[in-house]
Amino acid sequence: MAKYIVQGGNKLEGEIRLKGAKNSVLPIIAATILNEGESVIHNVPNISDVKVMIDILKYIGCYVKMEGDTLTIDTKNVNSSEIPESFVRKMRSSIIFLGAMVSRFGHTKISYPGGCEIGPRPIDLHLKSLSQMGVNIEETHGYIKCNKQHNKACEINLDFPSVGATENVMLAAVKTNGVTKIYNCAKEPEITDLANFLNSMGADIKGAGNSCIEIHGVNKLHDVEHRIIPDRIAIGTYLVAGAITNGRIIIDDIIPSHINSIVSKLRETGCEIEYINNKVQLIAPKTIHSIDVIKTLPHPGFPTDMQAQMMALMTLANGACIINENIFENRFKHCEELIRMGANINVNGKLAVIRGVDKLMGAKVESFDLRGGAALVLAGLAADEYTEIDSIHHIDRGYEDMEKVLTSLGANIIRA
Ligand SMILES: CC(=O)N[C@H]1[C@@H](OP(=O)(O)OP(=O)(O)OC[C@H]2O[C@@H](n3ccc(=O)[nH]c3=O)[C@H](O)[C@@H]2O)O[C@H](CO)[C@@H](O)[C@@H]1O
Ligand SMILES: C=C(OP(=O)(O)O)C(=O)O
Repeated sequence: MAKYIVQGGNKLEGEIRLKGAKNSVLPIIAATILNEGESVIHNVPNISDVKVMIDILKYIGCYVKMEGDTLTIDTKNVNSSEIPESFVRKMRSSIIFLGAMVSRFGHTKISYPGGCEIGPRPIDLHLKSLSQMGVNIEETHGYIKCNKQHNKACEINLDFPSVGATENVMLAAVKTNGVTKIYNCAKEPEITDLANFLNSMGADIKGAGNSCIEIHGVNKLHDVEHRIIPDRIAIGTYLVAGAITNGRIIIDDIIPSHINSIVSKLRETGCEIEYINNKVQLIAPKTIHSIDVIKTLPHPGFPTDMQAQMMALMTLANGACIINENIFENRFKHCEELIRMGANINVNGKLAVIRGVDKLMGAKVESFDLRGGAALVLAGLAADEYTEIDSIHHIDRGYEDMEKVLTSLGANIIRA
């Protein structure tokens, strides 16, 4: 299995530009099956999760072409509404096809997704909402079978503002007669991007980005062209790379309101951060100040997808930090690996206490999940000598050519 070898100690300096957001492009790719026509999507990251989505589209009969960062998908000839286990195992978020398939065909059969590296990830809210929308759901032999019984709108109150459940309801409701309302929906920027994509396709969705979304049913959709929003989590990850190496970096193509919660925490560490047009510049302090508390919350709170990377930074801060992980039950697997590198971390349930140390030591560590893996690379950039990070296929799920981006900033990192 592929690994990264990082020689720590280089200050990262320079300017980078990253591709679009993984968490936008994945539901948008699923949404392309709604219009029975062509979708052209720009700013698509070349990551393994996108490749799995493309494989699923091809499996169900779509024409797909990727040229540079532009993905063209024609869904006219889709001939299957079934997604087998092999795909869902590779990528849990393929569950987003539930809403898309129900919208296109009124029925689907998708393998049940298990938990994943960050803990159990139930889909009860997805299924409860679809069932309130008139979809009959049968769970048999590890598969979920959905059959739409009627085409009438309804009001959904989510018990938790789940990103995936909000997306599935939006997709399923696009062609439903009347106005479907989702209360307590997710407000993440990727929800707004999906709504914008669907609206450009002819849907009528209002309120995305707020806690109530209204989907006014339409009869007809058409071809669409769309650019994916910048990846706020990849941007945050590379900002931390600048901070942890006492560096100075500029990232082009950012949307300030999407990264405010990350930037405000990085400012607490003493980093000077400025927005210049659509770029962000970070100048790291000599000593990283510790942050008292980092609480992960739904947007606009601090994102769980940046928790591990901030923890890596806190291992070298000048004091103690409490991280409170409120979104996922088991998103602390990176702690043990950071401890192997000399970090001082105590985990108790949803809380991790990180006491800053003077230095980290290069070690052999394993990436167990996407962001945990990124955190280990960040720690390796600042550690003494060599860090070997195993199982980097997790990192490849969400970061395009991480080693090339870091090398362009002066890091010493190779893929082996
Ligand atoms: C592809 C994608 O966009 N992934 C993101 C999405 O995942 P995802 O859409 O899976 O995350 P959710 O917002 O649904 O999950 C948030 C919390 O709700 C719980 N829950 C969710 C659904 C459900 O039916 N029942 C239930 O209990 C989950 O277990 C978790 O504890 O949002 C997460 C939270 O911002 C991010 O970390 C992921 O990167
Ligand atoms: C948890 C993540 O993604 P996914 O929902 O695709 O597993 C992530 O992007 O950090």
